[in-house]
Amino acid sequence: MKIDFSALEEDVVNILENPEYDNHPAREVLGRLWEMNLNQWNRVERITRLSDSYQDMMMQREKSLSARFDKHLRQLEKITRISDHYQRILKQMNSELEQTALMDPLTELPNRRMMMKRLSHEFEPNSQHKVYCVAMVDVDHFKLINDQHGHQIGDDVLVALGQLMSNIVAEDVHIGRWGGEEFLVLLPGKDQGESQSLMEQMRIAIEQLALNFGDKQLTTSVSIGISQYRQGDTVDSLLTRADDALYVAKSLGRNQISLD
Ligand SMILES: Nc1nc2c(ncn2[C@@H]2O[C@H](COP(=O)(O)OP(=O)(O)OP(=O)(O)O)[C@@H](O)[C@H]2O)c(=O)[nH]1
Repeated sequence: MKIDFSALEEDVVNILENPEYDNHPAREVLGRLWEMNLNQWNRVERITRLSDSYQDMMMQREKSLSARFDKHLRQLEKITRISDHYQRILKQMNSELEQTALMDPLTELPNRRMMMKRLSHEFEPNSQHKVYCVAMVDVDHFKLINDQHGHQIGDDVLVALGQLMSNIVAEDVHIGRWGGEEFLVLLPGKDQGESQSLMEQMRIAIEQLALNFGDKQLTTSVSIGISQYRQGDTVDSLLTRADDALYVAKSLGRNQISLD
């Protein structure tokens, strides 16, 4: 059965306030029960208030914790984005730096370091080429070009020769600037005969090249020393023999090829 507490309370209050029951023996007991009931309700209310404010406090705490967590998450995302961005820039700068370190800035050909790397690679045990030649190309009387026409024109001649040589060779032949007025040509898979005919083609093209600088026109030539890989060769010994052959070509009158 459902108890109607409001009606019950109203009944009790009516009895307690009615002077008719003032001397009734049950009135005092009812009065004390009523007092106890009120105290109980006060306690329940206090506990409820406490519990409500505790819940509020916990919710506030949760809210502020979650706001702080979100803020930290956003900061972390921002830092990650910045770090990713810097890593990309750093990677790009590294690869540009690597490129620069391996390229000759004047002719934009591979530099000596890069050519040494490529040549050393051919000396590794897993290299596929059974035959291999290198050619050392040196511009004849280059000092005279500098002396007569100036250093800038000397530079332009080196650039033009580098371009001409690169245009003549196929992709598997590598041309690099060895230093000063010297170029190195790596001829993988080519024997001395094949290398000689390719380098002869190059020598003739250079000899026939008319270089125009304003009203000045000049021609030049190159001397070339070729060496072919021999059993037991090292990078150094192969290059030294190409250098020796170049020296012979120079001493025989320049603008020619010598083999070793
Ligand atoms: N313009 C210019 N000149 C350079 C560069 N590198 C080296 N040289 C010059 O190249 C010249 C080389 O002179 P030499 O070694 O006497 O050679 P050469 O005059 O070609 O004589 P042979 O090789 O014997 O025919 C020097 O005058 C160097 O200053 C460069 O990057 N630019």
